[in-house]
Amino acid sequence: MCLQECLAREKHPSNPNHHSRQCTDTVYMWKTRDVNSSLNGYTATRADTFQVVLTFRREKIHRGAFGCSRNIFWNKIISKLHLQLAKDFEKYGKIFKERLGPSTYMVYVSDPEDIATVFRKEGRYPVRGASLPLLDVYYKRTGKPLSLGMGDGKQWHDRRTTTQKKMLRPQAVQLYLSMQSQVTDDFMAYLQKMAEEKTELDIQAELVQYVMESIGTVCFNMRLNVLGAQLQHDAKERMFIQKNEELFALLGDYLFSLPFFKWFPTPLYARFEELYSFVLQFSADLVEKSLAKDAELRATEDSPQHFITDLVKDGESIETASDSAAALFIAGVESTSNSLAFLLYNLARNPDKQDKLRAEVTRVLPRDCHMTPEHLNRLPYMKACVKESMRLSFPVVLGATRILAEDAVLGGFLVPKGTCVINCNNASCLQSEYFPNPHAYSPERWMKEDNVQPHPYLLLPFGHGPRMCIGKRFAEQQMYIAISKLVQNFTIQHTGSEDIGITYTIFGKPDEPLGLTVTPRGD
Ligand code: HEM
Repeated sequence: MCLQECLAREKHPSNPNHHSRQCTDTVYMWKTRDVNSSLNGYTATRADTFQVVLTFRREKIHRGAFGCSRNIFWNKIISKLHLQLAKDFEKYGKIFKERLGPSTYMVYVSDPEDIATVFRKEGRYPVRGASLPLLDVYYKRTGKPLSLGMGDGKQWHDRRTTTQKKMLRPQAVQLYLSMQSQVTDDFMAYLQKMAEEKTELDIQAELVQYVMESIGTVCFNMRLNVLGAQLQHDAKERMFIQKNEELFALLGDYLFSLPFFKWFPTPLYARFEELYSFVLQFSADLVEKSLAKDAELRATEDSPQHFITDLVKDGESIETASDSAAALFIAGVESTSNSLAFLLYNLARNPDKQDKLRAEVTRVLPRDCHMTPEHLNRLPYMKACVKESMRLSFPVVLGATRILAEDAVLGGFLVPKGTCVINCNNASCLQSEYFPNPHAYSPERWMKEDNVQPHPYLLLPFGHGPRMCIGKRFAEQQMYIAISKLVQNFTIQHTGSEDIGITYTIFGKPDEPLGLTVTPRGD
């Protein structure tokens, strides 16, 4: 029985059909310890039920017109949703439910044991539940085949299977290490040159171009030549960066909004379609160039490594493989560049940690040497620095969401299958119960020598399980190389305002310019 039906009965206990079986169903929403006592006669009071936790603000909004007026304000709420969630957890405890529509609820959890349970109950083909409605409508309207990471069930699974072999297996990702290292070395040389010329740089903007170059090199096996380029206003590359950023902002804004655009093409939808068509076309042009270059290379080389043609060799059609490369490029740039920016910021604000990291890198990685898998294996503090930055500046607005494939006991409540549960790692990551002094940047928390290791389900910036982020290893590898080389060659300093917050679209980004400088090291 679905949650909506349970709730309908809960609302109408006088319903003549409301006999013991229905009671059993109804108590789904009751604390499990109350189940037996409430079975015979539905005795528990409402106060005993699954915490009723709508704040006045929420109550008012949720119970507004059609019971879902909160959706109208979603785009106002999302940017600081993490702060609201933190308050909610403080007020209601580690689990609460929230009305999404007239009879639809979402459940929010922050206890790592509950988060682990949700992943155990996600089923073979996990469904996120919080889809991206603008994208859904786009694909429905255009009739195009769904892109990588979209759709559900076997269709999603089949689409993802081949691609993830090239992306999630550590050995597969290591093949791209030398490409990413080369781009990183070029970035270092560029920063050095700019410093010598005393040119002031907007480090955040440079990071976006660097990540774009690096992910582009992996996806298309060719240089995009955006690294350090002075991009004119009307340069396509610059437009890609701007439009891609706006695209993700719109996707976030309309995650749970009232989807008027489903019924008629609103101006918002028109804007979305314009942005998405642009970034798709930009990526498709790169695919075309990449394939032409690959054909040339194949005439002279035995089997050059090439992301798209390698996927084709593994059984994907050329259209699907090309779409995968484009989708990864689009998803990868915005997400990784923001996480990297926060990592630099956190290290700049904590010079002692930066020095400690530098000492480790200096011990392991000779100055003019490309990063290898062996180097990466010997840099535990560097990995801890990355983790800790993602804890402090959680990179996505909602942790992984899942529709329960089975009933699950969460926080002592029996929550029925079919319920959308939001794993709020962004809240659990900042709770003092799990992380003493939670607002301090302390990579040592993640070091093995520290006796108490955090619960493994507390920090899941890339989600978890079969539906986890397909680009996780790429993104991590990207950040590992970048930060190692940066601290080895530069001192990163923070000159901006004291406490920079995070603002969310789909991804988190600094809510004001970070104010970072990098100064070459003489040693
Ligand atoms: C710091 C960088 C990144 C973060 C924090 C991040 C985070 C996430 C999260 C939380 C999910 C949902 C996972 C789940 O539901 O369990 C996801 C999905 C996804 N990510 Fe990432 N991501 C990052 C980088 C990348 C990169 C570099 C790529 C591509 C190269 C990428 C491609 C995707 C795709 C295609 C999906 C959908 C997967 C599916 O549903 O099958 N991401 N990402």
